[in-house]
Amino acid sequence: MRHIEAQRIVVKVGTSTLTHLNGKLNLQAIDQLCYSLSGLVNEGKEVVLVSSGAIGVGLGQLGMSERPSTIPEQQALAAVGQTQLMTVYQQRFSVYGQRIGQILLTHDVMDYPTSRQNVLNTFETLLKLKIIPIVNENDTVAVDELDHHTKFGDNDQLSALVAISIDADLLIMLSDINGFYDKNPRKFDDAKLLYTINEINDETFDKAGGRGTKLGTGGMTTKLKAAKRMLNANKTMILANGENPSVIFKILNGEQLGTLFINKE
Ligand SMILES: Nc1ncnc2c1ncn2[C@@H]1O[C@H](COP(=O)(O)OP(=O)(O)O)[C@@H](O)[C@H]1O
Ligand SMILES: N[C@@H](CCC(=O)OP(=O)(O)O)C(=O)O
Repeated sequence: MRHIEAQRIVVKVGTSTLTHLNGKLNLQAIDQLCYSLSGLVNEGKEVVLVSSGAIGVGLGQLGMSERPSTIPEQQALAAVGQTQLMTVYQQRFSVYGQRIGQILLTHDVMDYPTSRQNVLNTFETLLKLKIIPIVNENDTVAVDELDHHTKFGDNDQLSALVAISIDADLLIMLSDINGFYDKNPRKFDDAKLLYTINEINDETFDKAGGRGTKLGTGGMTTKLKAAKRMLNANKTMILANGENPSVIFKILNGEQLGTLFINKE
């Protein structure tokens, strides 16, 4: 058993958890996620959800099977998908009597002290009101140009940044895989799950491969970058399979699931 004491928790879900391979919403996973997070709030915990899926859901909405190559097309898809995603969250959370609020972020907002403080004030106020903030990158405005970097690039690192900024006790990252393996398990049958990681160095990054599905973005590399940020801030992260998001209860009950990233005492 692992002892995990966490009052303020950030949960990150990837596109691969929220959508089926055919582009349709994975309603079972979304429902279980909403049920689990509402349950945690009822237990008195403070919960923030970082949810990907805008582009993936937009693709499904418009009946497209491939992510388009141009930025404006991707941004248009995100605009469509984000509203659909929030509509579904609103519906499912309301079944459990849980209120939600949307926070869309860009890098510059978190870099600039005044806007950063405004965002943090919003988080604190929502959490005090027992509302779950649902965070995504503001994909329709985020760009990555020579002199204008507003993009986080991936929600794995965004979730770590949020967890650190609001001083969360734990980041639970839900993906389409049981945790971090010593090599990419989609390629190697003998890959072994690593239960605990205390340090992330070049050797650790060498074990990480790319994304699993065509809708995921960063693969294991961005999850390790997120974990490294967390360890540098002396914070804890767990990477686990989000196939059944109620796994969150098991994790918090101390069951040894997924990979725990934690600094040595
Ligand atoms: N060492 C590794 N351990 C686990 N998964 C790995 C590893 N290397 C590469 N991967 C891939 O990373 C994928 C998860 O990342 P990604 O597809 O971006 O998911 P998400 O949508 O949840 O962010 C896994 O499905 C797997 O194919
Ligand atoms: N902001 C993007 C998410 C990008 C992203 O990091 O996706 P994922 O690898 O599925 O967590 C979207 O909502 O589509």
